[in-house]
Amino acid sequence: MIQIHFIFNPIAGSGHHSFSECYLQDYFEPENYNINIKSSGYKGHAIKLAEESIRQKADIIVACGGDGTINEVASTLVGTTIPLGIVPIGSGNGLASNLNIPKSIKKALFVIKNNQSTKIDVGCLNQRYFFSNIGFGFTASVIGNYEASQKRTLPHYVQACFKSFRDYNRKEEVVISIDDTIKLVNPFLIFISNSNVMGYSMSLTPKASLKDGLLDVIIVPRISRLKMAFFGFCMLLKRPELLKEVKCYQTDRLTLTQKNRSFFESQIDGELSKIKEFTITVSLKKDSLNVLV
Ligand SMILES: Nc1ncnc2c1ncn2[C@@H]1O[C@H](COP(=O)(O)OP(=O)(O)OP(=O)(O)O)[C@@H](O)[C@H]1O
Repeated sequence: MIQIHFIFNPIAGSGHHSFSECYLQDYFEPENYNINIKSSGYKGHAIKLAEESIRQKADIIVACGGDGTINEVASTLVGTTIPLGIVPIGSGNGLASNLNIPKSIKKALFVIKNNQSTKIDVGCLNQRYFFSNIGFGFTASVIGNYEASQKRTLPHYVQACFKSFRDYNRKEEVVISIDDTIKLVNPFLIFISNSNVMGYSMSLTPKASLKDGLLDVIIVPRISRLKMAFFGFCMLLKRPELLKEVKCYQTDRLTLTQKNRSFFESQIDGELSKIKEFTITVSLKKDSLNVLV
C-alpha cells in the first residue's frame, strides 16, 4: 500500500480550491493508495505537517499550493528519498512552470500517479532552503507590497510592482563576494535563482537550470526611474542583460555583507523574510530533492 499525503494551502492562488478524499480516489485507487489530506492553517504550518507526514512514513508527499507552500514542504524533504509531488494551485507557480508541471489539477495528479522522479538542486541561504529564487532590494519591496495587498492574483502583483516603482528609494551598501571577485554595490536589486521562472511566467534568469549545480545571479546597481522602467520591459522580454548596468554571474556560492545595517530585507521563494544577520552565505546543494515530474 502506498501512503500518499497531500498538504494543501487553502489560501494559495485564488483560494477557491479544495481536495477531498473522494475526489482524489478517482486518481489514486483505494486498493493501492492510502490517502491522507492535511490543510495548512497558517504561514509555516506546512513545515510541521510535512514533518509529521515523514514520521507517519509517507511514501509520497504532495504540496498543493504555490512556491511558498512548496518551500515549506520541500524544505523537510531535502536529503531524504521521499519524492515531492506538486499540484500548482498558487498564483505565480514559478517552480512548477520550470518543471513543466501542468497547471490543470487533473493533469498534475496524473504526473504524480506516473511516479517518475528527478533530482533537482536546492539553494541554501544560511540555514534555510530555497527552490526557486531569493531576492533583495526592489524584488523584496515588491513582495512586501504584494503580501500587504492580501490578495494573491496577477493584478495585485502588478499593482505591487507599480507601488514599489513609485516608492522604492532605499540606499544600502552591500559587499558581494562571488568566486574570487569582491565588490561593493549600492543595489537596486540582487536576485539569485535556481530556477528559470520567477512566477507568472516572467524571468530574470532565463538560462538558470535546476540541475546545473549553479545559481544564476543578477545584480542591478541603483539606476534612474527611466532605466527602472526599461529594466521592467527587458524583464518581460526575458532579456535583463539588455540594460547595460546589469551584471550576470553563475556560481555555486556567494556571500553578501551589509555595510550599514544589521539585517537583510529579502524575499525567499516569493515570501517576505527579514534576515537578522550582517552576512549571509548563499550556496547550493546539488541533486538534493526528488521531485515527481
Ligand atoms: N491557512 C492559511 N492562512 C494564511 N496563510 C497561509 C495558510 N496556509 C499557508 N499559508 C501561507 O500562505 C503563503 C502563500 O502560499 P503559496 O505561496 O502557496 O501561494 P501563492 O502565494 O498564491 O503562490 P505563489 O507563491 O506561487 O505565487 C505561504 O507563506 C504560506 O505559508
